[in-house]
Amino acid sequence: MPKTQEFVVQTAGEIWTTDVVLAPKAMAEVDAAAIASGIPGYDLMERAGQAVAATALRSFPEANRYIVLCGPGNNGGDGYVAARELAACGASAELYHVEELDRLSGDARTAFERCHLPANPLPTYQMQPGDVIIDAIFGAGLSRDLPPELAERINAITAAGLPVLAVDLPSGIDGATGEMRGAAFTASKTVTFMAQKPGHLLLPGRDHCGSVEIVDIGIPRRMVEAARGALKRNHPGLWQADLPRANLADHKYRRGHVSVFSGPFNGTGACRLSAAAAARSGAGIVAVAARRSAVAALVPHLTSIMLHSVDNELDLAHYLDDPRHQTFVLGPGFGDFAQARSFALAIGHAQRTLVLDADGITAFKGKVDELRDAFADVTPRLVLTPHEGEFHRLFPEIAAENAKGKVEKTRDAAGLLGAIVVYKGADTVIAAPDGSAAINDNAPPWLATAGSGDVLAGMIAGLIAQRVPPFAASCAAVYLHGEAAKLAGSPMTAEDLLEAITAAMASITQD
Ligand SMILES: NC(=O)C1=CN([C@@H]2O[C@H](COP(=O)(O)OP(=O)(O)OC[C@H]3O[C@@H](n4cnc5c(N)ncnc54)[C@H](O)[C@@H]3O)[C@@H](O)[C@H]2O)[C@@H](O)CC1
Ligand SMILES: [K+]
Repeated sequence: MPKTQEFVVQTAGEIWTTDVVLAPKAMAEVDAAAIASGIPGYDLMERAGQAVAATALRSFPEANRYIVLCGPGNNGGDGYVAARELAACGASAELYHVEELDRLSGDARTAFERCHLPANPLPTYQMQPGDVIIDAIFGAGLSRDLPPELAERINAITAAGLPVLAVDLPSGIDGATGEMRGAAFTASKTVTFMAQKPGHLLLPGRDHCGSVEIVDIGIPRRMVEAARGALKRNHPGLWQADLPRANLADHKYRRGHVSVFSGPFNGTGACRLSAAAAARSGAGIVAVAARRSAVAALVPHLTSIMLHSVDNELDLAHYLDDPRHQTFVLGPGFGDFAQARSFALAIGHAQRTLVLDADGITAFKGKVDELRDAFADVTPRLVLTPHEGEFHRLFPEIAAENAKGKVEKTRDAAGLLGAIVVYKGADTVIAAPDGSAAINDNAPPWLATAGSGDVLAGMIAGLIAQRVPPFAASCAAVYLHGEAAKLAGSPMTAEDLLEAITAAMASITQD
């Protein structure tokens, strides 16, 4: 089950914004730029290793022995510094290396030479209760699957239940994608440097990190900021200023109009969840557009939400004649794929905005080009909210690119379609055609419940109707959806989630 992470920035007591996410390649470029500016690389390693030792002493004071496992690169170098510091503090620290020591070079060799503790080959390590593992085997430089004997060793330590403090990343987790390369430690805590990496936020990596501490090791922050790029951790600072403010002069049409298409007579629940979510997100008017056969099923269940009969393409054309009808949700429980396609394309050709979910996504299997052409525009007017199965169905080639992680895949899909893509999951990624992307990490496990996707689609539309730009609206809705689930608690139904939207929004907009 995904654990909730806590992020702590340690920097001489100063709190730094924590939304910078750098892929390992970008981080290596920042390291190189810092070194080129005159900061010795070894000084960075010293501060990294010292921070690891300090966290080990603070977080695992009960340890009988700190067992420091060192790899052949700079991650191992951090481990040698940490072991030396722990020993200098009077703690019991033992060193084990995974590769021949003569492979060590550069700063890592210097760190090894300055650490006068004996280093033994990893296979000689005998586990004992009271051991705390400091994992400095691989960090950002992991480039392939772990060798089988190392994978076995990691699995044995995991099975023994010894606590693990990971340096930079748990060894075996790919920092760029969050994927596991053969095996990986499951850490109670991870100490990383200057910025989070995608692997701390994306699954399964996130579940292997425990709580993450981000340590300032003396690289000028302006260099980190300059490398920040278009990938962020999703948090209110990204979109809070875009959220609508309550305005006494507002009337209902100024707060926007959302139309949600209903499914057939026996499938109206999903559209009602979306419609209610749009209303709770602040849309001024919300309507359900239903086929004639479903109207009777909807009448007893709608109060403040309006009901229109839209049976076919001609009805929809009339409906689109009203310029107030600007924002649409299509897909939840919709059923009829052919009609889903023709309705979605008509909305696109009429220059309206659409949140396409569930059946609406599946309906375009093999027909992505039609969707892209209908919504082609300078600013995106289409938001797609696929879960993993729907993503594979619509973008089979992108999904099959195993070397790419969820962020790249979502970005590729957004670029291909010219749309905002919200690739759902416990690690939802939101991406825009211009490359902007955010990784969301606040969803509690119980959010994976029936109807929760319908609620999200409605929330996105509700915010877009209030003129929140689609990328910001999608990031905000995904985050608020997670916050609402946390407020609703577990067990939770989609109705409970709806109820909690108001409080979730209030917690963000009150200041
Ligand atoms: N100046 C810097 O660049 C700094 C780097 N730091 C540390 O350095 C780390 C990155 O160092 P490196 O780039 O040397 O990378 P790593 O130390 O993560 O690993 C690279 C080494 O592991 C080998 N390797 C990769 N995957 C393997 C696999 N599956 N099986 C066996 N061997 C494998 C590579 O051939 C290479 O020798 C960071 O994670 C961080 O801990 C910190 O010391 C701060 C400063
Ligand atoms: K590590």
